[in-house]
Amino acid sequence: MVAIPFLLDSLSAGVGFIFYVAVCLFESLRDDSRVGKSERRRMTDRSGLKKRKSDKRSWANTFHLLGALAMFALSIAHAIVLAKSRGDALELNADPDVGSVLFGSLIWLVIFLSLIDVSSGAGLEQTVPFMLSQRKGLSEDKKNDAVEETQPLLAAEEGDTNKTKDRREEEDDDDKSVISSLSDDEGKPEEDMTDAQKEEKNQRLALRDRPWYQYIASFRIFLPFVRPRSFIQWFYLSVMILNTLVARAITVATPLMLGAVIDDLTHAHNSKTHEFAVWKVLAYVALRFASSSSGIYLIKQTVSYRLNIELHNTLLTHCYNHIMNLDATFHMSKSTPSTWQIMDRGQSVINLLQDVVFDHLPVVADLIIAMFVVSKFFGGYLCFVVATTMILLSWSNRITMSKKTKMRRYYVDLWRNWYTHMSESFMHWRTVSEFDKVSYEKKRHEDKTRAVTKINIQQRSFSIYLNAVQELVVTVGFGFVCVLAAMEIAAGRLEVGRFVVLITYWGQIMSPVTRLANFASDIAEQLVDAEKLMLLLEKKPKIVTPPNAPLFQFKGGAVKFEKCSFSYDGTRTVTKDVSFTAEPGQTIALVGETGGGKSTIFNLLFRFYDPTEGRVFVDGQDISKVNLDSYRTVLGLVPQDPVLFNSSILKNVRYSNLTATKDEVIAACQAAQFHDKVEKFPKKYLQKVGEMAQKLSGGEKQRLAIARAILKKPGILLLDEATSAVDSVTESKIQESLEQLAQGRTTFVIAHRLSTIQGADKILVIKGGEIVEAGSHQELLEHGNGAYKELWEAQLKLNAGRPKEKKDVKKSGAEEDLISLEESSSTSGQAQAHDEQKSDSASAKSLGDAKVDEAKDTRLTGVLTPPETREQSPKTGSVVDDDLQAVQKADVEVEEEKAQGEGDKAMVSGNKDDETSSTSTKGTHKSKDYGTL
Ligand SMILES: Nc1ncnc2c1ncn2[C@@H]1O[C@H](COP(=O)(O)OP(=O)(O)OP(=O)(O)O)[C@@H](O)[C@H]1O
Repeated sequence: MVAIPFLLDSLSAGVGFIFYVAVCLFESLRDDSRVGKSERRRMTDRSGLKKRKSDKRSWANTFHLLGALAMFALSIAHAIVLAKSRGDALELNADPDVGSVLFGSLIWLVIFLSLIDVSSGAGLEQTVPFMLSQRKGLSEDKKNDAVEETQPLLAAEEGDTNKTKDRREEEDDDDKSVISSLSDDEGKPEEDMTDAQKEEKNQRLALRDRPWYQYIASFRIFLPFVRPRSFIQWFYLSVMILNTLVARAITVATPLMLGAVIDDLTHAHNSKTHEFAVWKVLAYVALRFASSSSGIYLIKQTVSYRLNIELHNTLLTHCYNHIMNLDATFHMSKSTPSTWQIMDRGQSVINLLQDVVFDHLPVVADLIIAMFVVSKFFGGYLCFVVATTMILLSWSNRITMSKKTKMRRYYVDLWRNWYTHMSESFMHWRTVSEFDKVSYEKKRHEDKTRAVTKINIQQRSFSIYLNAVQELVVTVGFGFVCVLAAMEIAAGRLEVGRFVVLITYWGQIMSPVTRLANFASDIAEQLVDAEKLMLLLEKKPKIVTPPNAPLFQFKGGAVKFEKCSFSYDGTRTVTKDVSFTAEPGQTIALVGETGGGKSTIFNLLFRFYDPTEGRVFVDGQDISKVNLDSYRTVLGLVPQDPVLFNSSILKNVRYSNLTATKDEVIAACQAAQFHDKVEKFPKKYLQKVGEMAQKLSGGEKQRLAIARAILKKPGILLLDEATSAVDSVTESKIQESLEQLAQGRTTFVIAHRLSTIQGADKILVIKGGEIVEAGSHQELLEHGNGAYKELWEAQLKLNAGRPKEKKDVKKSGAEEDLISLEESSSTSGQAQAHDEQKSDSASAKSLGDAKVDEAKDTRLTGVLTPPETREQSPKTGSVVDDDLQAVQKADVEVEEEKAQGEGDKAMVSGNKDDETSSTSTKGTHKSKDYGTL
């Protein structure tokens, strides 16, 4: 009999340990990347809700699991046999030998539990082989990553026979592209991704692939935002810490005081005097009061709320500043609703850190204290039952964390999909309606809502069932504790009061443990929510002002591009070896095929991007080496499609110069031929422009943008099809203002209508990202290699052809003819031009259409004849100048005639000033004519 405990002792201690180490080593040597692989595979199952074949338990793992279970059983058996051999097995102050064997068995229990769910993340058991494999096989892992991650993350598992393959792929791609963590491209195959997207995806997956301790450590990026920064924040924090400490003391003291009261009352009841200590009862009541929500929790809640708001504000401000500092690559690739969501949801990290510090850690402290008290007052066996129950509950918490994290990720992705769809449908309601897709969008919304609801129900169900299991564990443990305590009291080894203390402690230990299960689920959710914000905050802007960079010194605006090449996505070179110079005050025009790279040159000049090769100098200073803000103040852009804030016209114009007075704003608007329009709005300059400036026509937006540029008085002016959306009459008026604005300023003009830039000092013809020709209008026509001439002739032919076609549909009236005139000279901004024309020519449409048509056709027929068929103008020596002047004259005369016919003075701006200005335009547009055809 003596040999049995010895045998069991040896087995459970020595042999067991050796067995465990051997299996660990064997596991790590046998498959050095087992954990890494299975983790990565699980990442591809983005929902985490389905088990894959690859996640099946290996035979070694099963062996390991059963081994740990056997060792646990062996240890328990050993303790029982040992206790029996030592006498009374139920004595609470257990034999130290029995105690050590009993508590030693808990190690095996922990190992066993950590092996039960192989897919619940790297636990103690998996961490050892994982770390070994990390050292050995980093390079191999990378290879595996590359292979495995090229697979789409949402592989279509169920075939839908009703859909064609293409259609299904399209729809899958749509969903995948929206369901993502940070970018819109998680679901794309890698070959379709840009370098930046690949990098971002890899970062995201790498984050999820980190072992839990590294994963948690990644959140340290948020630590600076939970650090108090002001006196008041320090004060709040101190109160919170003090409060937490006092709460712990109350938690320990309350059951002990209750026990003391009960013991006292029992004695009083049994004694003759029936005296008892009233202070003890009052002290117990005071402790209960202190721990209630009118006591210290009131202070805690009041202070924590304020601290929480302060920290939230700090983080929000930091996020805003960080996002605003990010470069164009980020802003061009992100959808705005998605960035909002990331910022909004990521704020939960503040709650997380506060919860952990002031709720979860104190709960753990409570547990440790309670364990200590239980073992002191009730002995080892009860402590063992409590410890076992806690281990089981902690294990269920770990499972909860793991499952909930996956569910939450999936939920967040689906929610994001739903949210993006909803906000886009609202924002693009007009497009949806124009294509009669309201019911289609409703159906999509319904599907997405259903998907979100489904995962929501799954999450809730999981929580409910898990709570039920936890309650069961707690109740079984409670049963053991009660029986053991009752036996001790019956044996006369314990006071009755101790039983009450035990029950109270049990509640006090277990309610935090069960609360920890909910915390685990909250933590999982908050971590997932904060993941994306963390990645966002880890992003570094690529376009930055170098440290100690000097301020930009403006010296006239000499611009030099030196062999600049650039690619947006790292794969397709958009600008190749571009070199040119612009002297101060010169006008440089960029013309060429659409998509050729003209706007990209503007982007490089603005330093939205840095060239991948080459450099840009302005006034002899490398723009990548000077202070960016000081440099951008000298640039003024009039974009093709200006973006306005949903604010008043006054504020929008003033945006370029915040210190400008209202008179200066009005003067700028007058110069941009916008003032008369504004005066017609009900609230004039205080009129709001609406979301995405929907209340303004394309032409009005452009005029507002011109007014902005005029108000800014930039050193270098960039005009990107600045007047493409305004009618000819207005354009001719704006031209004069632009001309004045361009005087003495280096001006860059992008134009599709070549006639608008014929007065430029230098014309750069861009093709496929390269400058294929450069020179003045005359030089290019007479001595160029043909690229410009080809463009010019093509436009003249187009101009000559269109009006004739339109003749056949003359019934559409003056409006159509005006539009056709615009279309003939512009391939872009057509829709906006249409809007503009529509509003400006509303009265023309109703009156005197036939007269106007006739007048216009007569003039155009003579004007738009190809150059080779006509004689050169003796005045200019250029066919093209004659064309231009004739076309412009035709336009202005048409408008004048139209105004006469209608008597509508508003349409042609009816006032004499305008007429004078348009007449003067005719004479002046030759030199710098980038606003007029
Ligand atoms: N943010 C971006 N990311 C990726 N590619 C871009 C981006 N902006 C433009 N491109 C691509 O770069 C090329 C050049 O575009 P760019 O806007 O410079 O042409 P463009 O000559 O100004 O055209 P257009 O005359 O039609 O305005 C195009 O093929 C376009 O698709």
